[in-house]
Formats: sequence, structure tokens, C-alpha cells
Amino acid sequence: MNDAANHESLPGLKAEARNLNFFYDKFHALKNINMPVYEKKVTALIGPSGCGKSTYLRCFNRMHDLYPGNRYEGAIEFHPDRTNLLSPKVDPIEVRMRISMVFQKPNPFPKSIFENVAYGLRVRGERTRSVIEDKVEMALRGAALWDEVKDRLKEQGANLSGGQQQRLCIARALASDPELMLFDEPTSALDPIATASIEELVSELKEKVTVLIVTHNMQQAARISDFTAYMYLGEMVEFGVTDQIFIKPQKKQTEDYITGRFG
Ligand SMILES: Nc1ncnc2c1ncn2[C@@H]1O[C@H](COP(=O)(O)OP(=O)(O)OP(=O)(O)O)[C@@H](O)[C@H]1O
Repeated sequence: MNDAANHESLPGLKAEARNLNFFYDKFHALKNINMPVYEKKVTALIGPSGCGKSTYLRCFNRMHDLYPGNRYEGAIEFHPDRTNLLSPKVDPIEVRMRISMVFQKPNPFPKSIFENVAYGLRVRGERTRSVIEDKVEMALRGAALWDEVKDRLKEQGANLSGGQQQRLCIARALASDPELMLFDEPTSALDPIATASIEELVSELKEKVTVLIVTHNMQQAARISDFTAYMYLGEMVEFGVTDQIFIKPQKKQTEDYITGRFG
């Protein structure tokens, strides 16, 4: 961790990986990762293809549980209650109520725009129409999509453009008031204009929520994140304040990657 990351003015912790290891059966994909995730900040995960960024991100919402043979060791402590997200005693469904995820390719449900956003609320048992309507509007506003869709809420989500679909997925993720939002390369399937609007949105989201984002794009990490982690071959090589990682990395490996000499 670099000096700035040890600075006393650091924000509060939202989560912390502690000696985290992850195995796809016999393949040791994450090696002893220790990393803080600061509250209401954007943290970017960068590194060459195959270094383990998505694998790490997916530990936070226990997505690996879906496949037998996958195994976690260590902990991801989630604050303020210090729940170990990886404990077998913790229900992954409960985890996913607090931590939502937006994927690389927009994946709206085959439902109306309204129902896409209302879905999580209904699953949680919300039945009051006016509450659902208010929350759907708030989430669509939060995802900077309301003005574009307010007169077409009954249309299928799939009718929207790629960038709008991704904002719909962000609204869906926001509707259930998550504490942490995970983004796995959310702009890689989008054009530059849609990318810019998602980047702006992610930067605004941190007023309400903590964000952890995987990106291939170093400029994107530099533009939108407060903290950056550089990973290589399943290890956390360096973590620190984004400006420092990009301007004055502590490790040569990080510098070689940032400057394009490697990767
Ligand atoms: N389901 C799986 N079973 C076995 N190995 C896997 C599986 N998924 C990923 N891996 C391996 O784990 C390592 C990390 O993969 P991961 O997808 O996390 O990397 P990444 O940094 O997100 O890469 P990219 O930037 O290309 O998406 C790679 O060696 C990959 O081949």
C-alpha cells in the first residue's frame, strides 16, 4: 500500500479483503489478497487480462458459489457490522441484497422498463404500488435515465439503446438501495458517448454508495476512481490513491503496466 493510502484523513472502511484466496477447483486464482474498500469512494481494479480482476469482484457477491469446486479462503469483512461475506454461515442471497452488480454487457430482463427496475423491490416483498413507483422513479433518476424513459415505462427494456440499457441495469441495481455496487467493465460494450455518460454516472453514484469497478481502460480508472488496485497473476501488486498510482507508483511492475511497457 502506498504512503497516501496510509494517510490519516482516509475515509471510513466499507469492506476489507483479508488474506483472501480463491480456487477454481485446483487452480489458485487469487493469492492472499489484502485490500481496503473505502466508503462512498470509487475503487478501480486494473491489470492485464487474466490477472483475476473479475474473479476478485465476484467474491464480493458470492457469485462463485453457483459452481461446485470453487473455494474461498480468508475473509471479506463488510462494514459496519463486520460480517465476513465469505462465511458459509452467511446466506449469499442476503449478501446480494446489500451488494449489487452491473455486468459487462447490459442484461435487462425481458420485461418492461418499469418492471426491470421494480423487480428487486418485488422480490423483497414490497407490494405498495405508490412505494414501488416512487422507488422506480428515484432509481431511474439516479441512473440519469428518467427523462429519456418517463413516457415509455411500459415498453420493453430491450427496446432501449445499449447505453440506455446499461443505465437501466444501473437503475435496477440502485433500486434496492445497495451499500456496495460492483461494476465489471460496464462500458466495454458501449460507444464513446454512452461510455462518457456511464463514467459520469459512476462518479456521481459515490455520493450515495461505495463502488468497486473492474476496467481494462486505464484512462477510465484515472478519470473516475479515487483508489486503484493493480493486480497481476492473482496477486495484489499495489493499492493506493489513484493519482499516486498513476503519477508515482511505488512498484516497478505497476509503473511498467501504467506506462504501457508491459501488458
Ligand atoms: N470458471 C473458471 N474456471 C477456471 N479458471 C477460471 C475460470 N474463470 C476464470 N478462470 C481463470 O482465472 C484467472 C483469472 O481470470 P479473471 O477472469 O478473473 O481475469 P480478469 O483479470 O478479469 O481478465 P479479463 O480482463 O480478461 O476479463 C485466469 O487465469 C482465468 O483463466
